[in-house]
Amino acid sequence: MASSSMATSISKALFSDSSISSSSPSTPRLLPLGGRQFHFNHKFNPILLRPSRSSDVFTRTCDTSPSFVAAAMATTEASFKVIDGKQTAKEIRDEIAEEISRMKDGIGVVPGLAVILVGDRKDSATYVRNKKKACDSVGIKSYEVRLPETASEEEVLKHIAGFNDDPSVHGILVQLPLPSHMNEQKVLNAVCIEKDVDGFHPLNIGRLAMRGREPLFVPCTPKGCIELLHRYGVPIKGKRAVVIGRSNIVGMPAALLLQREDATVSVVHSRTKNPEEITREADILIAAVGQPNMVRGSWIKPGAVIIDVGINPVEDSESPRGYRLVGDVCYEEASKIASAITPVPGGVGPMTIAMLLSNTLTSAKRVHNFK
Ligand SMILES: NC(=O)C1=CN([C@@H]2O[C@H](COP(=O)(O)OP(=O)(O)OC[C@H]3O[C@@H](n4cnc5c(N)ncnc54)[C@H](OP(=O)(O)O)[C@@H]3O)[C@@H](O)[C@H]2O)C=CC1
Ligand SMILES: Nc1nc(=O)c2c([nH]1)NC[C@@H]1CN(c3ccc(C(=O)N[C@@H](CCC(=O)O)C(=O)O)cc3)C=[N+]21
Repeated sequence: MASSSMATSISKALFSDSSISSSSPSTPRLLPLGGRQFHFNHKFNPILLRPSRSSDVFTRTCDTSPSFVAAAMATTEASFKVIDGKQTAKEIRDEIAEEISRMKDGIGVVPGLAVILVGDRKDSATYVRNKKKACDSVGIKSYEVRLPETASEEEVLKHIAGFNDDPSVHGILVQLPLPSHMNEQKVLNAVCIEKDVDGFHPLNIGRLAMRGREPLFVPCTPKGCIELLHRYGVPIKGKRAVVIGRSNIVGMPAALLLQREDATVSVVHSRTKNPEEITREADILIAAVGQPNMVRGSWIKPGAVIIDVGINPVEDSESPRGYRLVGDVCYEEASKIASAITPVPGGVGPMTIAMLLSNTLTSAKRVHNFK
């Protein structure tokens, strides 16, 4: 943070109990607007993540085409900004660590997060490891349950019930996807809503969708996307926003959040006709599809702000592991047309984890009535 007084005011805004903003003018915002403006960071250091199966590795690339280059003249390299999720997430973790030590000193309580991992998907194991590391870095106590792929649904439900009853656990996360023999809905419904730090419980999602209602938690990835827009001073009110993807965990809640911020929102999905045309209307684009480099330069309105949620492994013989991660947006093309974009990796991913820590802290503060 630039100064400790700024840090204090931001933590107050970030950790206030109204954890989401709404269209009501009297409701506090999730985040301060216009705090820090755009970054100029072209020295991004990519991090590799091993995919779970080699069949998960895509081969699609996006080479710059001549027709696109003409359109690219609208935005010069110099005016393009990288929205640095890795750095922003670090700043948020510092703010969270400060709040946690204030709470520990004040009432002797340390927030606790329980993570349940079923099966041996390598990517899930990596995310869970990263979550644990992040918890350690801010002073959240983490509890972990690892079950084999063959575990029964009852076993998972039993662990959830145990964590629901454990007062030292303030947040419960069941890593998705679950093995196919489990009923995901039933498992997610079992997490008590006061500990639903993923924000996946239908009650929390339902409240997110309703005007004048407040969820206890907002799903971490969409919350991280909006947080980035706020922290980079991107105005949302009255803007045209397009979300590509409508999944329960990213696309749908992202569209709801943008709407609560008074954007005019369109949702593009696999049955949408003319996705390119609709996407080109976006002042703000959130892409959460799972298709490497699907959004090309020609899909982008000059000057648009792009949040790329996609994390897709693609073959890359030059990288030591034979693949690298790319987003749903062709970064190279977008960087010549958009005004700002999140990189992959180092964009939304680290923000997802930072928001999980934030939700866990909010939960502990709420249950102990700690202001
Ligand atoms: N950075 C982070 O923290 C996170 C990143 N991710 C990444 O985000 C991406 C999306 O994840 P998730 O939402 O879980 O994925 P899902 O597969 O659950 O959803 C994908 C969505 O994209 C839509 N879609 C698929 N193909 C097309 C297409 N060709 N054109 C238009 N829409 C399409 C689908 O439409 P339909 O509904 O019609 O099927 C669906 O709504 C993935 O790459 C994932 O790895 C996910 C979570 C967190
Ligand atoms: N219950 C549940 N909640 C989730 O939030 C959830 C989930 N299940 N299942 C899987 C998806 C995916 N997800 C990511 C989190 C962090 C990165 C992340 O940190 N990515 C790094 C790269 C990898 C790394 O640095 O390790 C980056 O983009 O820079 C990515 C993806 C959360 N998800």
